[in-house]
Amino acid sequence: MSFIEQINKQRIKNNSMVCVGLDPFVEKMPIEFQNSKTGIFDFNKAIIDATYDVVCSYKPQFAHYAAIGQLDALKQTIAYIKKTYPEVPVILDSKRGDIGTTADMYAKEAFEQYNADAVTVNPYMGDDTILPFTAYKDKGVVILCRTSNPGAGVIQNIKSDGKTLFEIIAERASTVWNENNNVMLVVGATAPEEMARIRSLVGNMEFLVPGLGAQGGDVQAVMDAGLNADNSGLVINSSRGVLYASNQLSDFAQKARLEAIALRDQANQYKK
Ligand SMILES: O=C(O)c1cc(=O)[nH]c(=O)n1[C@@H]1O[C@H](COP(=O)(O)O)[C@@H](O)[C@H]1O
Repeated sequence: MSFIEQINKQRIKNNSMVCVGLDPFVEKMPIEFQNSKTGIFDFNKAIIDATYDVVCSYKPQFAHYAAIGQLDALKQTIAYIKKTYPEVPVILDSKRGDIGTTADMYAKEAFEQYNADAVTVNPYMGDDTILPFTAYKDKGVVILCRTSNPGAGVIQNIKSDGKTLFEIIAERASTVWNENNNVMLVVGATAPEEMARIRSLVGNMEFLVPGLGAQGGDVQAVMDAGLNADNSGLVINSSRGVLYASNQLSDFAQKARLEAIALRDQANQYKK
């Protein structure tokens, strides 16, 4: 089954567009995990066990593990999902992109070392840097199109010949880069106008939508702007908002589950 089929299947099965971002902020975890050598993996495992049936995917963020020397915990986390809940796809968020020969290595890293089902990719360097990822036909390639950060528009909304850069990326992603039907776009929740424009350009393509909660995005605005003709096409990410709802060992996993359910239900009520 391809990544896009897998995500669609899981979204339907759990009636959930929610993707939980597995981004360790050690200081926000219950103190018991902070003091343990296996704390990051144990924390992730508890979150996954508490949420796997109310989400459509997980998205671990690479830098959050690399920066604290915890890449083994990242590998272990993905392996745990693959073994225990193999139907739930994993998007490795490492935002890779480089010349073809190096991109080959980044694709291998994501898909063969970490065993991810999809990886986030930065398209700045052009076609030849994306092909090494899309060549893995059953894997997903999640391309930055209009990101959620405050500075995104300064670059991505630049116009050339009447088209913004994010429009050019959207069109190229939906045509040239999507020949294996394995491309998805990152469209931030903080940019609903751009999201509506991108939706009008790319048909039913899947969007990964980060930027809710702490970043200020609004679920209703995302649903209004981003749903496709099948009343679907969205994978809505929340990381901090789900993971750190409580820092108490007694209830952090249950509180995370409740946050994931709340986001699931909030999004679903705005389906058309
Ligand atoms: O590619 C991403 O996942 C991403 C793209 C983007 O435009 N904005 C964005 O926030 N992200 C990631 O999505 C997650 C958002 O985390 P929260 O703001 O805690 O929900 C982080 O892992 C970011 O690195």
